[in-house]
Amino acid sequence: MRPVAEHAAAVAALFAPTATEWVPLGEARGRVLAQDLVSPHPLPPFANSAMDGYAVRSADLAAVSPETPTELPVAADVPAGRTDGPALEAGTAHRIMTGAAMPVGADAVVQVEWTDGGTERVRVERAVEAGQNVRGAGGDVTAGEVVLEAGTLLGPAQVGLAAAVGSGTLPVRRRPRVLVLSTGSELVAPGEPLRHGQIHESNGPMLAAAVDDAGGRAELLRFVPDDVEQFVRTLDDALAARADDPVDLVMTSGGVSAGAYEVVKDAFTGRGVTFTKVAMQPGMPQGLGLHAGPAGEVAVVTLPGNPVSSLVSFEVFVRPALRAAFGHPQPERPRVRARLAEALDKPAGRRQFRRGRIDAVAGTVAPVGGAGSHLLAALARADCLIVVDEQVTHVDAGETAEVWLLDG
Ligand SMILES: Nc1nc2c(c(=O)[nH]1)N[C@H]1C(S)=C(S)[C@@H](COP(=O)(O)OP(=O)(O)OC[C@H]3O[C@@H](n4cnc5c(N)ncnc54)[C@H](O)[C@@H]3O)O[C@H]1N2
Ligand code: MOO
Ligand SMILES: [Mg+2]
Repeated sequence: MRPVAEHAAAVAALFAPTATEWVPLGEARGRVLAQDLVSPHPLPPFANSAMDGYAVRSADLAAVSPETPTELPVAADVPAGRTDGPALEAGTAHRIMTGAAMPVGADAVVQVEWTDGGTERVRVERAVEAGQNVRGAGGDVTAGEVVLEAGTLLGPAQVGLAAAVGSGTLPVRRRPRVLVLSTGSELVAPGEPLRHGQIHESNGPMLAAAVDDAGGRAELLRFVPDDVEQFVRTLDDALAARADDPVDLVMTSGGVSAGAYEVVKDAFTGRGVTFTKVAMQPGMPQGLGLHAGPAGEVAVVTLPGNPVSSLVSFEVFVRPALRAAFGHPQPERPRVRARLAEALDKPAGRRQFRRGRIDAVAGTVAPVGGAGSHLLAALARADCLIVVDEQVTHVDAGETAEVWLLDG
């Protein structure tokens, strides 16, 4: 059987780094910046008041105290946004609001609480030092400074900073586009009634959600029965329809094992896709390669049909490769070690990915459900994968294991 790492490297090699596209700021969250972002101007762009109060010359108030207050004429009113504020004459004050530009000639702001709040004249009860309550131009960012480096993952703060330096659009790495196609004659769309022998199609919606969650762009095709001709036609029609915005990956589920109706295997064998057994559980039967579709060659990964097998295979092989393709700074799930809350047994020869729940405070992890690759409810309750190596057959409670955090 093929080692997990070897298959992971082969899946990663299917992806080319994605190109750059420009997106409006509102679509930038979760994307990776493609070029350094340089601020064309300083931040703050101009010296401004940090308080609602009165702009003054600190020297005019040197002798002021609560016992010896002074009164200054209020010569101007400077709300935030005023662009034509006059200069401050010695011995006067300007009423000023937070964020308003400091008048030329003023070097400090007396907050309104230290005054009587007057509009014609203002009584000031305390002295201020030069620079007090003034936010200097460029105190945050200087003109020409790189504020965000290429490769930065854009979260709320980064989007805010980009807006603050005046960027309405940003160059980001394109999200890999993934077509998801499930197979199985037993499948019925969720929402439709089941007959005995049928199940609802769950891999497609699950894998499409996993692609989007990883930062890719999923398109879920209508699942097909175990019919080679219908499978190939559905796939090629979908690829032809997307010829001008090519697909980065076709990801199928089901039809790759040892049975009599292995539609994916039958359709792709001898046509660029190779099928292997990987030394892992779940997720043993895997396939990958290049399909000569109507719009050119397209990368293909075929995941096993058992629901837990398909999502675990996605986690182990596709997710890190997909994220690396668009330059995500953290392609892999965070990995920690935790003490097992109960003992685990497994067969030798395959690396096991058991579903678990972690208690980060206690540093322990508890298996959720058994090893069966149909146990979707247990997967949905899990927040981590417990990784037990190929050669290990038993882990005692209290021993540590590698854990992949699925929420990270
Ligand atoms: N004789 C052998 N049988 C099996 C072997 C083997 O080595 N020899 N391997 C087992 C392992 S391990 C796995 S994993 C599965 C993989 O099978 P396939 O990829 O061919 O998947 P299917 O047979 O089509 O389906 C398996 C299972 O999953 C359900 N399924 C499939 N698609 C969906 C879907 N879209 N939504 C929900 N559930 C789905 C399907 O009904 C089956 O129960 O093969 C083992 N067998
Ligand atoms: O390897 Mo299969 O993926 O166990 O269920
Ligand atoms: Mg099937």
